[in-house]
Amino acid sequence: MTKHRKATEGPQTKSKNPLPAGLSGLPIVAIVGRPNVGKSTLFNRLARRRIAIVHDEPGVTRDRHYADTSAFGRRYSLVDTGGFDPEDTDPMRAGIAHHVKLAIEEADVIVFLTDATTSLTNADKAAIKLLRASKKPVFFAANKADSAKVDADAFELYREGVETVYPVSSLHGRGIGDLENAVVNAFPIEEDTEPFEDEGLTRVAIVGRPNAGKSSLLNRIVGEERMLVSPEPGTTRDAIDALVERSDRRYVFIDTAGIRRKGKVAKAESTVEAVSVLHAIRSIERSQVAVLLCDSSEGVAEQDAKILGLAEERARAMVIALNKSDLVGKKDMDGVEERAREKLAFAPYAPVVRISAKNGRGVNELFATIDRVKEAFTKRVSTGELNRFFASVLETRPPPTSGGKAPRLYYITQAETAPPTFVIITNAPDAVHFSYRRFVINQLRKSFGFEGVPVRVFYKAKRKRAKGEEEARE
Ligand SMILES: Nc1nc2c(ncn2[C@@H]2O[C@H](COP(=O)(O)OP(=O)(O)OP(=O)(O)O)[C@@H](O)[C@H]2O)c(=O)[nH]1
Ligand SMILES: Nc1nc2c(ncn2[C@@H]2O[C@H](COP(=O)(O)OP(=O)(O)OP(=O)(O)O)[C@@H](O)[C@H]2O)c(=O)[nH]1
Repeated sequence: MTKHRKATEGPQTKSKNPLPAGLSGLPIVAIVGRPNVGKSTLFNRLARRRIAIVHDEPGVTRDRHYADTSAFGRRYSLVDTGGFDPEDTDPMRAGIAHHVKLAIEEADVIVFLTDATTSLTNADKAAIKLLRASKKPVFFAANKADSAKVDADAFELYREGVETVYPVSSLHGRGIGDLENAVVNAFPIEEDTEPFEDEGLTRVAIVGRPNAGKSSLLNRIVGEERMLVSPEPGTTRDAIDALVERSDRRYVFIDTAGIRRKGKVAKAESTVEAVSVLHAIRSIERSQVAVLLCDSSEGVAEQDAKILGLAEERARAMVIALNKSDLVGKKDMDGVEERAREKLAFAPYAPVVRISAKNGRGVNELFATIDRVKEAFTKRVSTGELNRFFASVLETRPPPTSGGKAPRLYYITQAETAPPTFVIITNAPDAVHFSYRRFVINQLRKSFGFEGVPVRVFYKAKRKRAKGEEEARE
């Protein structure tokens, strides 16, 4: 077990606000299938939630869904690649083959879903052929097998050469455990390696919407000849990372292949978006610093917020880079930045840098900013310093009473770095009001900085003394 993975096992696991998984990448599981076979229902079942709209009309899953979930103690990122758009008349894009290829390229494990209550279509058969030829682990699940009676129909898949069929009922949960078990057992073996052993190394993910300028920026930063590419050990993915040395510092730009791999898939709007989010998920997972690259000439949009949100959820250090500043006048850039701040208001602490991948302006500042947020990400505040700070916070604003009693806050420690995680010991964790929690985080930022970094504070009850134990001094 690595140091970072332990972050999920500490006192904070009991919190309603659990830490993300370890900083090494979560395996990605993609669900693929024709419209209406029940992909959303399966997604919700595996993600253990019920928020996606489930509908009888084919093609309802317009938006893609992403969720981190787990089964049998293994965590993974689940992706519903969505049905293909039946209204799309371009046979290349409308074909299921296209989505299947996408999943084969981007996911670690694929679940191909069919509807056991209807015969296999030609599209199903074409997809099965493709999937069987791929090297990725694929599980064939026949959905809507609500009872054993339907299983016989599910076995139609065997005629297509499928080795194992999982009859499942996403609606009722039948057969889901077997499927989950097979899926998590197909994950690459977790290597007991420390991804950030090299303290001097900064792992950076450049993420953003299609056309934001990610490959232009990489080419500027990396430069073909100085690029040392190495497949990351311990991943089965074809992730190619680029090692960059700059003013005595070393950076790894993560999964540059994912950015450079262009034109391989036909560019249906929805698919391009899916690729960008998939790429973002998998590279953020392996990063310390996520750089959200935005197109200033287009303005910051909902999709940018979604991508930055992925980094925020995973508690990575963040930088917002407004690219193509050369296309926008200085005065207009002020407006672009202002609107970016509004759209990305959930991360007001993330620094904004204006750059141009085309002419190189701002790239030095981008590096300086990456250095600063990385430092904040891994910063450790001494317990002495923390508690002097804490005493003054308590003095200026003690926690408000809740139900007639004020919770007592005893002391604070920094439990983890990367991301900075603090634990406050109290007699009544539940009595600490939300607004007070936010106040404490803001005060921590005020005193110690943490630019670009989500700060986590957990409230933990004082441990009850066992019989005969000396009263612990606090
Ligand atoms: N009987 C039965 N019905 C199911 C099951 N799973 C899904 N359904 C139904 O099948 C229909 C389609 O389910 P969805 O989950 O929306 O299908 P989808 O594949 O996401 O569809 P698109 O959004 O069109 O891509 C809904 O009416 C579901 O209630 C199941 O296990 N058994
Ligand atoms: N004027 C200007 N154009 C830029 C800049 N950065 C990128 N571009 C252009 O924007 C377009 C998209 O750039 P890419 O680097 O291919 O963008 P990307 O984010 O890698 O795109 P995807 O591969 O689709 O995700 C290209 O035509 C670039 O030449 C910039 O700073 N200024």
